[in-house]
Amino acid sequence: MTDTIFALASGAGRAAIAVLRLTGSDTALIVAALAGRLPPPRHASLRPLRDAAGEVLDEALVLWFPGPRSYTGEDSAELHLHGGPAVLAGVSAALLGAGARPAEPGEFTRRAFLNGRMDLTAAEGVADLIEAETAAQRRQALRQAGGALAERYAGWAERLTRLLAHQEAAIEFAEDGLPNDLEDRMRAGAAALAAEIGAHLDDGGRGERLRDGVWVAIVGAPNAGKSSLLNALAGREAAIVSAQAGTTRDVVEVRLELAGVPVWLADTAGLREASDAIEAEGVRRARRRAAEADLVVAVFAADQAPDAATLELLAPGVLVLANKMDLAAAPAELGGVAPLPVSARTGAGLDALRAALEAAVAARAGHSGEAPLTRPRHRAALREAAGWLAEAGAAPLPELGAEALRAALRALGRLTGRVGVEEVLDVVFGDFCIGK
Ligand SMILES: Nc1nc2c(ncn2[C@@H]2O[C@H](COP(=O)(O)OP(=O)(O)OP(=O)(O)O)[C@@H](O)[C@H]2O)c(=O)[nH]1
Ligand SMILES: [K+]
Ligand SMILES: [Mg+2]
Repeated sequence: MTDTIFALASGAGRAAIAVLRLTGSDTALIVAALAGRLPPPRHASLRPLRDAAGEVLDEALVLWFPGPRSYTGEDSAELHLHGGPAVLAGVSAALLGAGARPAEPGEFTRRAFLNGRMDLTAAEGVADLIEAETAAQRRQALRQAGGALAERYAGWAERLTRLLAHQEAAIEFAEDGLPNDLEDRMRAGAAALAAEIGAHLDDGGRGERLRDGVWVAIVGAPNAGKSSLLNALAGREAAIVSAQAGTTRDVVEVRLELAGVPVWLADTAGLREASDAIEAEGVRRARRRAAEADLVVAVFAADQAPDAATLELLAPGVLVLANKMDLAAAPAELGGVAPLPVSARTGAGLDALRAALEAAVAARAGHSGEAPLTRPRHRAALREAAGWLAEAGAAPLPELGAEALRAALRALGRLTGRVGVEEVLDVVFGDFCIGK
C-alpha cells in the first residue's frame, strides 16, 4: 500500500490545459470517485469530474495507467483539465477529499526509482531534462534519463560482483589447500576495471561543464577593450565602457549560449598596479576569475605594447585577442603567439572570435562519444570505487582483497542506488520540482 499522491504536472498559472497527475494504491478508487468510472487503460476519455456533492467541476480528459506499466510503476492517472485556477482548486479539493495528498518534490520519480523503473543516474537525467535550457544539455540529459550511465555502471557492478565471487572462492580453496589462480585473476580484473573507471573519470569534466556551464574570463590591461568585447558578444550594454582606464572593477557576468553549451562570460578589471583599494580588489577578483575559469580570453590593444601582467597569463589554451585593429596595421609581437585580430569598434573579426569561442567551448564541454558523468556525486563515488579496486589489487591477504571489493561495490551501489541508498535519496530527489 502506498499513499496516493497528486500534483500539477504542467506549469503553474493560467493556461489552456492543466495536467494533474496521480499515483498510488488508491488511484483507481479516487479517479472513479471523481469521474464516475475508470476509462480503459492508456486511452484518453472525456469525463465530467464531480466533487462529493455531485457538482460538476470540469469536463476533463482522463487517462488511466495501471501499474506496473506506468512511470512510477504504481497505478497512475492523469487528469487534463481546463487550466483556470478555480478548476484546479476545485479538482484538487475533490482529490484531497477522496483521500489523495499533495506530492512532495520529486516524489513521482522517487517512486519510479523505488519500484525499479530507473536507477538514480536515470532519475537525475529526468531532473536535468526538465532543467535543460540548451540543445546540448537536452541531448545529454535525454541520454542519461534513457539509462546511458545506468547501463555502464550496472555493467561495472556486475563485473565487480563476479570478481568478489571469485575472490571468495579463492579463499575457500586456500583453506582446502588447493592451488588456484583465482587471486591472480581477481588482481588482473580489478586493475582492468580500475583503469576503465579511471578513463571515464578522466574526461576533463565535460559532462559537468555542459550541465553547469563553461566559465570564460576576459582579462587584459586597462582600456584594452574588454568591456567593449563583452558587450559585443552579449549584444547589449552589460558593462560600462569609457575612455578612462580602470572603469571596470567588479566582475560583470553575462550568460551566453555557444555551440549549444551554456557559457558564463565574465568581464574583469584591467590588470595593473591599482592606485586605490577598490580597484586593487577588482584586480584581485580578475586574477581569481582567470585562475578559476575553464577558458581565459586575454585581450591586448593592438596600438599598445603588450603589458607584462597579461603576458604572464598566457598559457596553452588561452584565447589571445588583439583588439583595436582599426588603430594598428598589425598586432604587436606577443612572443610567438598569434592573436586573433578584432575590433570591438568596427565589428571586424567578431565572427571569427565567436567561432573561436564556440570551438573552445565545444572542446571543453558536452558529448565526445560516450555518455559522460554529469555530477560531482558521480565523480566522488567513482573515485572511491577506483580507490578500493586499487586496494583490492594490492591486498596482502585474500580476505582484505575481498573486503576492498565489497567496499568498491558499495561505492558503485550508492552511485546507482542499488546499495545503501537511503542517505543519497534526499540529495537526489530534493532538487526536483513537484509533479515529477
Ligand atoms: N578604436 C577603438 N577603440 C576601442 C575599441 N574597443 C574599445 N575601444 C575604446 O577603448 C576604450 C576602453 O574600452 P573599454 O571597453 O572600457 O576597455 P576595458 O578594457 O574594459 O577597460 P577597463 O575596464 O578600464 O579595464 C573606450 O573608449 C572604447 O570605446 C576598438 O576596437 N577600437
Ligand atoms: K575603460
Ligand atoms: Mg572594462
